[in-house]
Amino acid sequence: MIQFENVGLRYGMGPEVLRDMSFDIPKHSFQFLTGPSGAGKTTLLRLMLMALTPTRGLIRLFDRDIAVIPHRELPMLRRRVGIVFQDFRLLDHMTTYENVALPLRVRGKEEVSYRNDVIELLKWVGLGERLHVRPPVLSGGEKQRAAIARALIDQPEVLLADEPTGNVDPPMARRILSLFVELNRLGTAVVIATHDIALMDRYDARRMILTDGRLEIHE
Ligand SMILES: Nc1ncnc2c1ncn2[C@@H]1O[C@H](COP(=O)(O)OP(=O)(O)OP(=O)(O)O)[C@@H](O)[C@H]1O
Repeated sequence: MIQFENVGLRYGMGPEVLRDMSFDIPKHSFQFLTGPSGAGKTTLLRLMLMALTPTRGLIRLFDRDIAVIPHRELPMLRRRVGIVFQDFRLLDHMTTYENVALPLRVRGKEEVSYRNDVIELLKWVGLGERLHVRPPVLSGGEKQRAAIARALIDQPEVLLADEPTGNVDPPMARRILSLFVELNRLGTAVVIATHDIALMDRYDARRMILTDGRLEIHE
């Protein structure tokens, strides 16, 4: 689903932040991406999302070499990837409901076709009472759950989540994780970047560990 072959990345003229990355994110798989702060987790997720171009090596997304994908096809491919950003990136002038519905609206879907799905999903992440408020009045954990709902609403084939439990207490972190596990059971491949060792220890999942720009994988 996502393949890296000898990928390296440097920002500008700086040192190589990631070196010799070779790995595969298989269909339906579930993995944690971990490593110390500054190890390159966000950078690696941005490469997977095609938000960054590698300095060297080959990246394939859905069996396509990303270096030669025509520009006009990028939005369609990106739509198959759900992403939860570390800083949420919700739109402050829209309600929670509108933020989550946005990917579907952008695709030209009629509201009657998705209204119930959006409400159901928001209830599922515990935001059933917060549908009509705007992000500035949501707590950090609520924003995080709204961002997760937005990433899930279009049923992505792969979900990339950057510290999705960074702003919530341990019970909510476990709830969010069980949401990802359920999503994975339904077929979505999941990659979760996290520092939270206690949370990872609760799951017998693959671990991708970044240290000093190199990757080690524990199956
Ligand atoms: N836009 C940028 N320009 C230059 N250097 C950058 C840029 N973004 C990240 N870096 C550097 O790349 C390295 C990896 O950063 P990255 O944010 O990917 O790490 P991380 O593992 O996600 O960290 P954290 O756990 O703190 O979020 C760091 O040394 C960082 O300073």
